[in-house]
Amino acid sequence: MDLKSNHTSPVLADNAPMNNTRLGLHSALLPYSHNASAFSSTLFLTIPRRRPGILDDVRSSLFDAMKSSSPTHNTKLTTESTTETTLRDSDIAYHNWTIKYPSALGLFEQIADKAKGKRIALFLDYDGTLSPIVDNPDCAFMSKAMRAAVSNVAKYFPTAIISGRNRDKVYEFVGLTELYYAGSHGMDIMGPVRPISSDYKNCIRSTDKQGKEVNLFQPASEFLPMIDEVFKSLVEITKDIAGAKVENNKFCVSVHYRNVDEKSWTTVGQSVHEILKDYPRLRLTHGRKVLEVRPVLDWDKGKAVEFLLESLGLMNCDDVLPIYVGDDRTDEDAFKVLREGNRGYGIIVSSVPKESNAFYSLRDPAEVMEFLKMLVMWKKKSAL
Ligand SMILES: O=P(O)(O)OC[C@H]1O[C@H](O[C@H]2O[C@H](CO)[C@@H](O)[C@H](O)[C@H]2O)[C@H](O)[C@@H](O)[C@@H]1O
Repeated sequence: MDLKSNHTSPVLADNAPMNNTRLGLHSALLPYSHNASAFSSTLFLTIPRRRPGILDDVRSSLFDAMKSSSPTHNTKLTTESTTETTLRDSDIAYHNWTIKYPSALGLFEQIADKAKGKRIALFLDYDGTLSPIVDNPDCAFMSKAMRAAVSNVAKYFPTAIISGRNRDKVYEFVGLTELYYAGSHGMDIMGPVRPISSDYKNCIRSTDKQGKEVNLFQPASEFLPMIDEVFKSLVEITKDIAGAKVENNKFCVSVHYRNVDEKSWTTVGQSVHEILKDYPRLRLTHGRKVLEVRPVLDWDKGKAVEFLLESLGLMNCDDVLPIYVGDDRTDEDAFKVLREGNRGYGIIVSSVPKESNAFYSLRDPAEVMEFLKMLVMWKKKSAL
């Protein structure tokens, strides 16, 4: 991708997304990834632009992309014996997958060994990691037990939540003042006050809800009016699609299709496409039964991790071990940053096998909670 400039302005050149003709769609509608191999190959079909029946191909590719973004176990089979077989098959597949991505609980000792003499910095995704996936995004509440576990772990390790949600909304859900929060997939970061590299030009001093001084970094601030406009258009264009829900996440917009009949998923995708074709500076990523509209910006959760490490004074320190726990495609950018620099560990939360840049895995939020507790126990023990 063509950068207009470096770190100081992470805005990508306007024509960047237009060069891509995969799927024959406006490229803003394409799933975005730095690492194509990490995701389902159905997302990266290359279709010749002019041939008969192209629209059908485009529709089915769009549908495939939407479907593959949230794989589930197929347990809705008709007879008991086929259901059992499918469950057994999926268990075997999961077991084989954990050979590549071992359980962070099972291999906790290995993680603890690597963390010996180091300071752990903890980064957590919210939906699907700290709270289970539910049908209504407004009701993705965190359990009391999970809140206690997060609060406890934050007493021992600097801890940040990096979510695709509006930052205020995540804070509302989590309600812990002792954490750092990044919303809009890392495009809205509230971190500790510290001198920060002049590369981060837009970083300003602000105050949090408790009146405490903080550093506020919003690399996509210039997109705010555009995102508001697109949000309204998306609400309007999807209003007659039963179950569709549009969520304003401040610097990005989520279009949910979890509660839409599968027959209408393509209509959702096409409606988003219809709106986005007038906005070459916006692009689309696929999440768990959600299409996410975001600025064409060289910024993601991986960059947010780097920013937070720097804000915490933990960047480029040999004695720091960052750990990032997340379940979504957008978390892959953070896993990749940690893997590439051999800096730390990504832990993918998934109950189904999927390719990832993470090192370890956890099955679900319940296992995430267990892992957080183990970190605390290990820290207490090693302090004795
Ligand atoms: O980065 P995250 O914190 O994981 O946020 C990603 C998106 O999460 C939310 O949607 C997902 O969770 C919902 C509640 O469980 C579920 O209904 C939806 O189908 C999932 O995609 C959130 O609503 C989105 O705005 C976030 O972008």
